[in-house]
Amino acid sequence: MKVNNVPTRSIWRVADHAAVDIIDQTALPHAYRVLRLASLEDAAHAIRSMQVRGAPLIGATAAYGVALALLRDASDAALANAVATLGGTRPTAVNLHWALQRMQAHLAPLPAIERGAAAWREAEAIADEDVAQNRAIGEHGLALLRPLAEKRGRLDVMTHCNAGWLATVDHGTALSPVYAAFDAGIDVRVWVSETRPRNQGLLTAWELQQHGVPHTLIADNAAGLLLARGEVDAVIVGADRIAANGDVANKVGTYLKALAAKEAGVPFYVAAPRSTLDFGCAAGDAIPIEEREGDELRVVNGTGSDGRPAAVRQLAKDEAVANPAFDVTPARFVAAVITERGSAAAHALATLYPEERHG
Ligand SMILES: CSC[C@@H](O)[C@@H](O)C(=O)COP(=O)(O)O
Repeated sequence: MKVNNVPTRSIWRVADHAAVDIIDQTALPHAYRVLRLASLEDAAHAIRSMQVRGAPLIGATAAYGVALALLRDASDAALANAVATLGGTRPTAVNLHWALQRMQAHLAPLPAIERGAAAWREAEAIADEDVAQNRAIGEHGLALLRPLAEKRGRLDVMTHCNAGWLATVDHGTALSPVYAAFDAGIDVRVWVSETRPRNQGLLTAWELQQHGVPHTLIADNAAGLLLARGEVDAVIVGADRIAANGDVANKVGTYLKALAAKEAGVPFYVAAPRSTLDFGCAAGDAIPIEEREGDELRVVNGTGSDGRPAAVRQLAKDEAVANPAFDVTPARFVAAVITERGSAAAHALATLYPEERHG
């Protein structure tokens, strides 16, 4: 997608350098900053600190992290260390483990001398496939959205968190059908949920604004009212992991939107590529839920009146805080999962992937 009209991905290899560049998502939307990752440690830090975030982008960054590690040392031990280090950065998005397993399976059988170049190629392939898959998700999602738009002459979509191009290598998952609808000339508007405490909704607002898509930011707590009033035609969210039974782990607050959508009779769609599907995980209660630092809730970040980054403490350090970063929406609340292969009921996702062996 574009930043200030320049085509841009969220991560890219730097020409003639053993490095990748990323957009620092901790600085957005206040500042657009590009950071260089030149080592395994840089990549692990970027994922852990959420300079990169969003399940597919976490996976792609981990793949590049393996490539950066092998440039220094391509031994079996270095490969195992890279996979273990990156695998321990964040627990919920299964794309991380999917990408690491793919890198390891591809690289381990090769002689060490060939691993460096092969790792770059495989990381690039993972990134390029993510772009193509997300574009396909956009087309399949558009097929679901178009009839809703035709019924009302416009389309009001609600989303949660950021599942746009910033959360992937490009195009996004949940926002890919929105971009496809906008580009097809549909009068689409987006309710953007703030997504406390990390406010990923601000990233969604930023990228929608860059593409010219009309949108309105809401406090998370306003979603139920808007759904009940009939001001939403469809809810579309991304996912961090979808279990074999179709239960969906996504940013905390997703479950409440699914409940409210069900009550209001509004379709609740989940958009996700193959790398987010965990056929080895039987049901949502087995998905690890990340518990993050309490200060994410106690301290609010933004800019001061001088436009410079500013942090405001709203609760003392010793006040008890619980900060689960994800929740699980049961499959029965999901109208359909939109993948690169088309849409299916959440509980029937395996039918789209017959080549996989399912337990
Ligand atoms: C296409 S991204 C889908 C999900 O990864 C997204 O909705 C989400 O929950 C991101 O969480 P984050 O904690 O910002 O990495």
